[in-house]
Amino acid sequence: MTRPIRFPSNFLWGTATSAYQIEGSPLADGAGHSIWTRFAATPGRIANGDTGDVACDHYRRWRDDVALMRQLGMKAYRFSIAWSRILPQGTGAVNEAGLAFYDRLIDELLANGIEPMVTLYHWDLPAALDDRGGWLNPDIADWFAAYARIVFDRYDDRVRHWVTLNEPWVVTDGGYLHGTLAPGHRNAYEAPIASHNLLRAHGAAVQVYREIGRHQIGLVVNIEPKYPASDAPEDVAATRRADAYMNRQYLDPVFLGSYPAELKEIFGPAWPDWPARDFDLISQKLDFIGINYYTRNVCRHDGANWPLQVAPVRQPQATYTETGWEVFPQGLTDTLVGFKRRYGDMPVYVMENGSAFYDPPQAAHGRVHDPLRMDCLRGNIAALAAAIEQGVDLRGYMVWSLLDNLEWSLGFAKRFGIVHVDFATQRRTPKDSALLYARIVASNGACL
Ligand SMILES: N#[N+]C[C@@H]1[C@@H](O)[C@H](O)[C@@H](O)[C@@H]2O[C@H]12
Repeated sequence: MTRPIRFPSNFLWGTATSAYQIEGSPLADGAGHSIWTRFAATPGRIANGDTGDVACDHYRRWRDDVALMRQLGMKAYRFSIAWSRILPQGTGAVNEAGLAFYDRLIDELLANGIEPMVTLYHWDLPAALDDRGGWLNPDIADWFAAYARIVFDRYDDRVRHWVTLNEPWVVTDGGYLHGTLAPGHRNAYEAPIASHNLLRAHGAAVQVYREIGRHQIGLVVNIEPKYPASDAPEDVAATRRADAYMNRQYLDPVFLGSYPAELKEIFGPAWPDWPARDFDLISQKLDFIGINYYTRNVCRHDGANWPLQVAPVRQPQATYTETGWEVFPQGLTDTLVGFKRRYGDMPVYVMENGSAFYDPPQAAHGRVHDPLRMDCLRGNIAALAAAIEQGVDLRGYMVWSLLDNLEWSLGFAKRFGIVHVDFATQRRTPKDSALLYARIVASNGACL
């Protein structure tokens, strides 16, 4: 790119986290169990027996962590509210101590000039609701809407960007199809039902927001662009199935009012006939879309690979992260431009983007050198600029993640943070990537 990179003057540069991954103290002050406190307590579910019982101890260190964001010059901070801190049983009695914790966090962020961006649901369903069927029970749309109403009432005077759900695809694929995430089900008949109810709940929460909200609300989806390994018809068809299952399964019903036809092909008899009224609920108008981008996938047909019949093709010359993801910044540009082409022009935030690499032990002078993460960051920022140049209405970018944290079933070993966390001492140390990001933010994207 020859011309200097140009970002809008009010571009929201920030970082992202989620409650169960960083807070710790999941049952403190009246909070209830979630499906993740249960999952973590089940032997073998999380690597190395790691749990979110302490995590980054953010529930107690929140003020210092906000000071760290201020020190880095962050403009925004995306975090999630733990439903079971607010409603320990998922419905019914409200836990004032839980509401008060997020009051303090939001007020501290605002006092430090940092815009809070709040996610209502980042995977930690109250366990009591899972006992009532969880995302398989159609009533969950009402349960989620009631929770949303409580949170909107409490914080909408200070929070101007709301997200209903984080990555419904991961909730479904990990939690109900492959069983790798809480609640750990492996059932092709359950997965479409959970996915559909997630989208119904999203729509119900947006309806509530339109009644009482004053600002903006959106959905966050993970998008992984799919590229055929060859122009052979079976590879092209496999790529189309993969894109429909992971990407269009969520964006099409929300923005186009129907599911991609490929899903019936993929799930066969496990794919229900959904009532038309559900799509009126699901396709509530949004103020923005949030996109999480990490990598792309090069696809080939593989008849043995249930249920998609797709296999990934590794790219021999590419760099891969510790989570096995190809570093491919062009995919971020393609994703953002592709969204605009298929769904139209609307405000877009990249709500997560980052990389896990093994970080060497801290150097003697307390620095953490992470050149590979820095290279990823530079490449992805340049990819954002390319998307803006192609007319994408990009409003902000959140690095995943502020802190090294609990990478769900992978435990603490996979470090995505731009700030190193010594989990034995809870000491935070900004990595070289954090110092680079601080320069990028201070120069509004000019300094790469
Ligand atoms: N894996 N990985 C890193 C990151 C995960 O830590 C977030 O919680 C998810 O929203 C999304 O999957 C992305």
